Amino acid sequence: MIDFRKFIKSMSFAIQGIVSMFITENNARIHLLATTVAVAAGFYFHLSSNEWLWILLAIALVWILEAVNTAIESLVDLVSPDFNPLAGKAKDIAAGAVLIASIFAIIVGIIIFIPKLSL
Ligand SMILES: Nc1ncnc2c1ncn2[C@@H]1O[C@H](COP(=O)(O)OP(=O)(O)OP(=O)(O)O)[C@@H](O)[C@H]1O
Repeated sequence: MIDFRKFIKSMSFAIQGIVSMFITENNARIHLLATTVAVAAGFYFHLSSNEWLWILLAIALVWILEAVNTAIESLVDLVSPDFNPLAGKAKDIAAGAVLIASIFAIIVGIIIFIPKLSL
């Protein structure tokens, strides 16, 4: 049987996780600023449906990987509070995933917005 109360409780924990990410992570706040600018520019330039899909894909990828990166950082700090090269490697690779998504988002933004600026 489906337990909707349990589902709503899980959603509320997930939202708490996202809120705590904004409070503790400077990078998440930078992503929020970039998202706000991209969405505002999207409305200003009246993007097509296809253009919106690319922008939303880029935003979602960055957010998803930032959330996973933040979770990995917390777990690493929990299991390895002392210096350990493996802990550093885990954090650096997780941060690398965010960087890859961010570069993808910047390229999408350039491809979509630069031609509109020069018109
Ligand atoms: N326990 C550890 N052992 C070895 N190296 C670590 C450890 N913790 C952090 N580091 C190294 O220091 C870097 C910065 O760690 P930190 O925990 O500040 O992560 P961050 O990515 O800068 O996170 P934040 O977004 O919280 O600033 C890591 O990317 C990693 O290279």
